[in-house]
Amino acid sequence: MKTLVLDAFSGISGDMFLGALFDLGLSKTALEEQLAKLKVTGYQLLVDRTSHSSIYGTNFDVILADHQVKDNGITEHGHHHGRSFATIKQLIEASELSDSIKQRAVKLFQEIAVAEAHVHHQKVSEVHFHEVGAIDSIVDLVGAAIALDLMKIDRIVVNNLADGTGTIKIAHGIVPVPVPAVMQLRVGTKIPIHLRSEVTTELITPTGMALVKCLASEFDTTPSGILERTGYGFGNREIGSLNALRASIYNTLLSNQSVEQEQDQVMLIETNLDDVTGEQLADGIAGLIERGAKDAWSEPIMMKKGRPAYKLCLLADPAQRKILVKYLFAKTPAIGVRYQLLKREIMQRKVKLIKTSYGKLHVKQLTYGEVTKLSLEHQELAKLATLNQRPLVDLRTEILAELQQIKQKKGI
Ligand SMILES: O=C([S-])c1cc(C(=O)S)c[n+]([C@@H]2O[C@H](COP(=O)(O)O)[C@@H](O)[C@H]2O)c1
Ligand code: NI
Repeated sequence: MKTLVLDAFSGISGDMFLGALFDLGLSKTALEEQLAKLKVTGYQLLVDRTSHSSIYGTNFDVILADHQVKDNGITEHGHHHGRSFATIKQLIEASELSDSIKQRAVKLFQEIAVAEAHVHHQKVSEVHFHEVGAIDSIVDLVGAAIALDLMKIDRIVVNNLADGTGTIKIAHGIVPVPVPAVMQLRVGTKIPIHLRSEVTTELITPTGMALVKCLASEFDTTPSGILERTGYGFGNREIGSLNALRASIYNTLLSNQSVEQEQDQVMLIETNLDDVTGEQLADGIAGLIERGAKDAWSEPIMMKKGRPAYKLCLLADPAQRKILVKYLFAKTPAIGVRYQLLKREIMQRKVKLIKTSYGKLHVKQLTYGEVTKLSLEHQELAKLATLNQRPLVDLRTEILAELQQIKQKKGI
């Protein structure tokens, strides 16, 4: 499970987002190959690793060709006057990008279109993107959807989201900061934004706000797991302090990597719910696991007054108790929880990335005295089963057999 944490202390724009992902190792060639599926030409990606305030990070920009830009037979001369939301949606949907990338990219444009339609009193399908519709915005938004897919990001958390204050001049004239499209994108959300009074310019662009609104599942929290990498995507405006989006990747699969002791302590947290819906229960369990619970499940119970109900249970590192209890109170009807510290006997565990003839996957080697066994990650196995077009059960048996051979020949 990979969580991308965006530390947006100087806001966010499309360029800052991609710059930060390049700084984390996103491949320019892989992004270009995917973007080529849009059949839009006349631009180049500028990815420049450089320093600001002695901090190294990446400047990202989309450089447009001066005279002619062609996409799907449409030719523009000199200036890039934009397109309607309907045209951009068509362009994305007609491409050979994967369905999940298309859906994410269209959703991002749609959010901006809905906000712009409201601000300018237009129909959504007729929203004519000006700056937003230029090629660089298509590259920023579709590029963001592609990049998250390439980097296999499962979850995004946004921390310290900040905007400036004052006014700026845009194509519409002089507008207040946060700019009208950003304010409209915030409507109906509780996304926390801190306004920096000492910065009298725009820090969050409509593209940046759409990325936050559509992609972030949580705000102002630090995920459990190992911090694998951190990087910076620079902003263009001079703001008197570091103008960068910091992006970090936390890996919760790797956090389980090595367990050397055979006993430890684990916290069991439980709550009885007689008014929870099936959807809330399933989402709650998934959310607890995403936030670092070692396991989470529900048990059918009978409560007072003959009420059929559920007990929602989870096991977690005791240090995670506050975060997980807060989540239970926020996302389920729970108004009280019980917890107890339990002793556990556990198998010692080593996780290694192993190359098999079906592809690479993480293998857990488990030992307890003389007892040993291997365990595979179900999600990785499911992906390999799809890739190799093999039934999952058969693939598990075949991979385990191959791993035994590798173990006998050279050890794992
Ligand atoms: O082009 C339009 S309609 C536009 C609207 C607004 C409103 O807030 S309304 C703001 N802007 C400004 O354009 C630049 C580029 O924004 P991107 O999201 O395309 O990076 C930025 O300064 C916006 O505030 C444009
Ligand atoms: Ni506008």
